[in-house]
Amino acid sequence: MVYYLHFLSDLAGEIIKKGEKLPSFEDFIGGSMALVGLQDTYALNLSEIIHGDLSTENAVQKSPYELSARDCLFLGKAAFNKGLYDRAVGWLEMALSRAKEEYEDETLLIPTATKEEILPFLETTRRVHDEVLEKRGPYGETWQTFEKPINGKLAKMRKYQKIKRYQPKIMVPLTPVEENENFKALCRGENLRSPKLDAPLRCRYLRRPNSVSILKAYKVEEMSLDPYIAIYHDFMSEYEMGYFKEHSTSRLKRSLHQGRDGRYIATDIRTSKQAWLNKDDGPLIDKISARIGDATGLEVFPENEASEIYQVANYGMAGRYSPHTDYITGDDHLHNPLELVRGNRIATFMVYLEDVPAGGSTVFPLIGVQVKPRKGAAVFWWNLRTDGRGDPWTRHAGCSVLYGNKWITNKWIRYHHQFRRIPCVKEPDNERTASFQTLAY
Ligand SMILES: O=C(O)CCC(=O)C(=O)O
Ligand SMILES: [Fe+2]
Repeated sequence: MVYYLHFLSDLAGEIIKKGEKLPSFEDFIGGSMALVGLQDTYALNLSEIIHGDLSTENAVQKSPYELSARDCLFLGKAAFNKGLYDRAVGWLEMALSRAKEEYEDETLLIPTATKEEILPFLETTRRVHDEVLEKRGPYGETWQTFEKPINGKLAKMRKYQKIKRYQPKIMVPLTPVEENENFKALCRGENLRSPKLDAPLRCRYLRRPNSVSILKAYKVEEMSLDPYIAIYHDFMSEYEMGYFKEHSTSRLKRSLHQGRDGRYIATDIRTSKQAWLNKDDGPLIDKISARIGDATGLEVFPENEASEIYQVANYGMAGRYSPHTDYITGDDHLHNPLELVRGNRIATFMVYLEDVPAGGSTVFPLIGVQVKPRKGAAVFWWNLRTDGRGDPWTRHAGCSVLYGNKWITNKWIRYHHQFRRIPCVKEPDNERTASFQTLAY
């Protein structure tokens, strides 16, 4: 006899089997919100998800879990509460068709939800959807709808013939909502850059006189010239990546960030765990730092002054990091003596310590750059302009992990210790000449 697996209750069952604590109601809500978010970001096909198929254009993934009518109903409510009215309609319609299947399935003793239970929610959601679209338009910071009302009569109205959902654009200032749409489009793997913009980008072998590269030359692939972003392929070996992960695993703690009142809090801006590694973790740490210095031409020693110690981050399923800059903004840090010695974060050197089976790209929504995580590869970019100001075009984000796990390590390189490496640069005459671009090579 076939029973439908109830995604959420099965998950609880697995946890009991493993002897772990039961998820709290908050975990349950958090998990549903995360699943709704994943479906939205990756525009996953609902009729595939319910059978555990999490495939995207980039990767094919199959989960052993199926979603029942009740699960879909629950997820429809979660989408509604998140203001994703279009997605809520989708989940509730799926709940309805799933309920019909379950009703007709003779091997199933009791359907998990009935048409009578689902229909009122679906009707309310359709009505609220149309009201929101009518009053507030198809998207905003806290909501989204389809382009047209669901009600056929309303949909024919003239004003809806012109309304369009946002079409991603790059290299122009964006509102937070538009930036978020670019973020999602890039996570899905959509190409937002023109061939003209990509034409000058090069791949090359970079040889250094005293090279400490594992391959004797660095394989550099440029992703953007301004701001300058490049990938160093095969930067770390399997053994080195394993070492970083093993030494951080037992120390991982939920990532926090500073809230408005200055206190550190955990929110869904950044859903990862992190740990810090320094030279007390063994000679390999300095060896990798020396390699980063060699590859970028930048000063990384003394550690924690010229560059920060390594931050290792681990994202589980649906783990993500919203758009942000790595350079420090505001002036709180100017009261900290160490920060005064170090200066701001001139550059980021971030290494992927693991392949991610699906999702988890690093994206730069304002300039349309997407980097897919490939184990051993490092992404380098300048966060500051030559005069030390932060470059807001470097805003970037970590896409939700759709399947599996994501491991990265960050090395943030600081401004002040670079005085011998970067010759004095004259006052920039315009924004373009203020970019560091090729200085490191
Ligand atoms: O996870 C990513 O791809 C980006 C991480 C990041 O931006 C950070 O840790 O500052
Ligand atoms: Fe970052």
